[in-house]
Order: sequence, then structure tokens, then C-alpha cells
Amino acid sequence: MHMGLKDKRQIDKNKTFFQSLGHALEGIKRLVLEERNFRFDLIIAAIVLCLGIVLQIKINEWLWLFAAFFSVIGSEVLNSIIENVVDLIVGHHFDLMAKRAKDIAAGGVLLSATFAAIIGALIFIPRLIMLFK
Ligand SMILES: Nc1ncnc2c1ncn2[C@@H]1O[C@H](COP(=O)(O)OP(=O)(O)OP(=O)(O)O)[C@@H](O)[C@H]1O
Repeated sequence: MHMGLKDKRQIDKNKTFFQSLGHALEGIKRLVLEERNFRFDLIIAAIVLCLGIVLQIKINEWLWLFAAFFSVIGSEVLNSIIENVVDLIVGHHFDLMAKRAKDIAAGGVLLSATFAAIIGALIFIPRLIMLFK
């Protein structure tokens, strides 16, 4: 993006909507490029999307799946922010508070992933059982 070059060392506020959008898209790019778990989430979401279409799940089931997806994405984003900010503060040193913050962030991801797995199981397992009966 051409504006990327122009504002590479920008530290003041965004002046236009498109400048804000550019930085937000840059953030999503970082997540995809640097977070293996985030890429894994997207692959799982794509599989669930295909399965949902093939098995013709109902609208309220789609809503639960979307809620689960964004819960996981939200906690991944939070985890990623914590990792970056902690590394910015403590650098490459062992620090007990850094460990706590990162472990709590990872715990949040685990909790939302468990929530998503339960929702996925409740929606798909009965349908798959019916299919193979
Ligand atoms: N500066 C530090 N001081 C103490 N412990 C740390 C520090 N950095 C990382 N750790 C420990 O290592 C773990 C993994 O670190 P980090 O989250 O940076 O790696 P990651 O591979 O990116 O994790 P994730 O799989 O969540 O993306 C943390 O949960 C924490 O227990």
C-alpha cells in the first residue's frame, strides 16, 4: 500500500479513515504472518464453514459458531497484544511478571478455544451420528 511507505515512522494520530484502515489491515497481516495459532484458527474456521454448509445447519447454529469464532479470535488478538507489549517492556530477560501476564493471556485463549470446541461438538456430533446411522 502506497501510504504504508509514506507513514512508515508515523507516531501522531491518523488523519483520515483510510490511514486508520491501512494500519488496522497491517495489524491483521501481522497476526496472519506471525501467529501460528491464528493461522490454525482460520483453517479450522474454514473447515467448520464447509461442514456447516454441507450439513445445512440452522441459522441459530451459525450464530453460535460465529460467536465461538470471534471469541477465539478476540482472545488470540489479546494474547498477541500482551506478548508484544511484554516483550517491548522486558525485552529478552526472564521476568516473573512477564511470565504471569503471558500465561494468563494464553489461559484466556485456551478457555475460549474450549468454549468453541464444546459448541462445535454440540452442533456437529449429533448430525454426524445421524449421517452415519
Ligand atoms: N520474558 C519472559 N519472562 C518469563 N517468562 C517468559 C518470558 N517470555 C515468555 N515467557 C514464557 O514462555 C511462554 C511462551 O512465550 P511466548 O508467549 O512469548 O511464546 P509464543 O510461542 O509466542 O506463545 P503462543 O503459543 O501463546 O503464541 C509464556 O507463556 C511464558 O510462560
